[in-house]
Amino acid sequence: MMFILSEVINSYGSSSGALTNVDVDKFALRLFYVAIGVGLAAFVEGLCWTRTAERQTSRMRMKYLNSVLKQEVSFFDTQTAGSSTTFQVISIISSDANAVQVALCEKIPDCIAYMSTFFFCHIFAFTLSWRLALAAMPLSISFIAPGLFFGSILMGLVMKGIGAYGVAGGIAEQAISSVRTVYSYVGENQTLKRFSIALQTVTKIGIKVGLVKGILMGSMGIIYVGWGFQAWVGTYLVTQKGEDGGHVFVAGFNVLMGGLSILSALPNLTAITEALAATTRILEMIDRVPSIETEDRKGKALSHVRGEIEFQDIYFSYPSRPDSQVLQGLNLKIPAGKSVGLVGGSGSGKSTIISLIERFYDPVEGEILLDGHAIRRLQPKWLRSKMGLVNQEPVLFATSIRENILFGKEGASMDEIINAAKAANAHDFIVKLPDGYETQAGQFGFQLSGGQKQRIAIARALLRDPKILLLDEATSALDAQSERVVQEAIDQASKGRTTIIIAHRLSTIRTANLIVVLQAGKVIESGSHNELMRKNGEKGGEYFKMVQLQQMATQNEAPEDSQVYDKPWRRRSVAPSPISARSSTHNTPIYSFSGTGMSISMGTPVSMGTPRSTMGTPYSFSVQYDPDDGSYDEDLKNSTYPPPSQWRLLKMNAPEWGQALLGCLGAIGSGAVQPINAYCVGSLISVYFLQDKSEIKSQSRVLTFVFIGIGVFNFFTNLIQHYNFAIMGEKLTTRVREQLLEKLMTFEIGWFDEDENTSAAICARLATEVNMVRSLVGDRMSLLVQAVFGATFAYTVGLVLTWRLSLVMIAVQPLVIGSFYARSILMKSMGEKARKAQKEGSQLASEAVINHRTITAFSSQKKILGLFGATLAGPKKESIKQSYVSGAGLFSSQFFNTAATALAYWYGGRLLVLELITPKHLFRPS
Ligand SMILES: Nc1ncnc2c1ncn2[C@@H]1O[C@H](COP(=O)(O)OP(=O)(O)OP(=O)(O)O)[C@@H](O)[C@H]1O
Repeated sequence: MMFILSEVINSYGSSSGALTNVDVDKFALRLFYVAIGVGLAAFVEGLCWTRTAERQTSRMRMKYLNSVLKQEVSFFDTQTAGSSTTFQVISIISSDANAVQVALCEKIPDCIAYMSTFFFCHIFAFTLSWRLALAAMPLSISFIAPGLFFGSILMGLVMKGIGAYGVAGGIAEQAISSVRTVYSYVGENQTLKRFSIALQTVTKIGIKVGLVKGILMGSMGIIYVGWGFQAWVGTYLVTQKGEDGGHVFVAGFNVLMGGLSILSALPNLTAITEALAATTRILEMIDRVPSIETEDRKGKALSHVRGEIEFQDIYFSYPSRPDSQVLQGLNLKIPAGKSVGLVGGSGSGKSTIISLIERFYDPVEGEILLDGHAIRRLQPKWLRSKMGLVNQEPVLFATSIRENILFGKEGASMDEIINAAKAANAHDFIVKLPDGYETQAGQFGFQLSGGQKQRIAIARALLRDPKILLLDEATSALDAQSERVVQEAIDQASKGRTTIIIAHRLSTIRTANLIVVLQAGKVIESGSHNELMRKNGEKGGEYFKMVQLQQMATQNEAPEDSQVYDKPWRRRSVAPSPISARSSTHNTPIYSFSGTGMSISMGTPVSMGTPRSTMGTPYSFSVQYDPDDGSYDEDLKNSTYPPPSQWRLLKMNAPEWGQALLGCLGAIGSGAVQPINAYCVGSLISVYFLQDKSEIKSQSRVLTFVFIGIGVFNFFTNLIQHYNFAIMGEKLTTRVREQLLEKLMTFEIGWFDEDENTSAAICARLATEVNMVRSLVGDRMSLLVQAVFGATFAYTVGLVLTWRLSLVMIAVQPLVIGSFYARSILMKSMGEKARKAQKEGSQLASEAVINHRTITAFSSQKKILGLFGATLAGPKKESIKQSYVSGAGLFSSQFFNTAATALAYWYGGRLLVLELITPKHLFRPS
């Protein structure tokens, strides 16, 4: 295209009546062919990259989740400051995987395209005028230096900002997820204060980001200085060396375009680097070998299990808290086929015993034996298949009741499922449900009662006909009525199996063959109920005291007490588990991370005009402002609350009116830079074709100084614009976040129990939606002022200089802009659909991670992966459509852009032939 353009400029510029309509048609047609070629290449690019990106990331997501679910339980206990493992896993599976997908379908192809532009531009430049190319190259490449330097500072700051918000977000997340504790200790103010302090750092960094962005954008003005330098060298070459004005000009233009394309590749490089970091995180997990591997086949699998369990001198501390010893020399023998009740104060180590039997953890010292075999030497999957675990808070997945029971035993028949349900006292109520066994548990508004869920969980445990039944406070969360039914189910289920029961209410283990009393990780008493009650010559021991205490409590405080213990969360809220507490399925958090969402709108909002798209305005370099385009959450769209008016949003930013004013002035300046530059560049071409050499010299000298002036002006306008809008945006974001959390902290507990108000959903809102508010105010204002003023200025100049050509070019603008816009709208709506479908996957993954113990206990990793794979099918289908849209969109944007250039030179040529305009008129406004 550049070759053709140089010819065009030569013939148009030097045309002194020699130009004919035939020449004009010939050039225009050539440019039109180039437009078709560019469009077709862009189509293939869009199609192929989008397809491959989707396939790769789907596979990554699957492998990642597979690996996460394979990890040992202790992996999930470790929490880094401010964010839980669940949070990390979900953010990796959604935003990291998205970053990789975006890099593959957009950034890498763009980067390759820019590189090739750089390469070819320089080849052409050297071919057309090697002297100019050589002279202009250092300066054209030198403007990459500030881009690189400030770009890396900017990236560093953005990452720091994300980290800083992570701390603030962590504070909010902790407060919201344990809102009961916060309320009960009246800790709202303290939380808000901590949140506010953490946000201050975010604000400071955000303002710095604006400042550096301004310097970065401003320093790009070196390109204008580059034009000045070229004007000087070019004049010398044209006047002293007799070079063609067109060749000299296009060579210089190419060198600058080459430099610009490298610069444009930079934001892509940072996105690619980020994607690489994301890939590293994903691969790190994929390659992580768990310390206890579920699928490990090295161990033994016993042919027959009796169910005798023995703890020999067990010392244990959780890997996440190695200093606090939970079990201290525990010795315990649980006879085969008997029921054993574990009792003891809170934190005495009861649940830990169950975790060790399940081999969620290995003891630090000592050995646990099953029928005389150390469980370390048994295959974990086989070992767990012999056990059935029922927890206090039953975990049901968002699938049918049948599928939920099937977690117990992969591939069990319907008869087996029904038998298990009958044995768990669950069959009768299941068949009465709207869809019987196919009823969805926990989704679509249908919810089961605690007792029903508990019985399904028991049915799941019984489906595998376990030799060992582990019941960890299986009835303590229930009311008296449900408890009775569940207790019956348990009594029935425990027959003929080794059953370990942890019960808060001592009455429920009264009939156990053996009762073991624990204190500080040691057995202090054991025996049957009667034996323990008669201990110390009828005076009784610890157990006796506990029974008496509980009896007294029941008599004295029956109503309140039962109320308290009927609500599992109340009891939990007093002594919150170190592990993320809320694990009920219907409250599964719906995460809505988006790549841009997490980046606190500091992503790479500034992008250079692509060389590919700059063809239409060949003599300017376009600076597009691309504010964070985080999409609205579906929930937000469905909200019945009316969208806030722009005025109300503006009012929220009112204290920063001074900054807004300054920012707008900067934006007006930035908007004016391009048209002025385009005018000067156009003038430069016509200067090259002047006949009088001294006239060329004097005019180009003036232009040189004007170009330098534009560079300096550009620096200050950008600085003023970005810095001030950053202050405005950051202050608003902080204000909204603080107010939002403050308001949230006044809501009743019930509100937090609603499905859409999970801590994760609220935190996502705090992080992403608040950013949208900022985009709606500051970013939008900055962009609008710059674009509207720039366009008005450019059109006015164009119309004044050559109204005919300008009118034609303005008329085709909607087509060029529309093709870009339509593509982005289409891609966005398809991306929205894919995101929605992906959300389902993220929801499932978050359920899986929260409930990883159940999955590990039932070795249901494969089942979860199957369900997860099914959720990826939707996005896959969408992505195939998306790839065509992307291809077609790229085609039209590239085609129309280049075709518009062809049209400009065709019509301009015709006007030249008719002598309605001079070359000067043609080049200046185009
Ligand atoms: N995953 C974990 N990581 C670190 N520490 C833990 C973990 N789980 C439990 N602990 C700690 O280990 C100790 C024993 O906990 P465990 O859950 O076994 O007690 P418990 O007797 O079952 O208590 P409760 O009746 O309150 O459930 C407690 O101090 C607890 O805080």
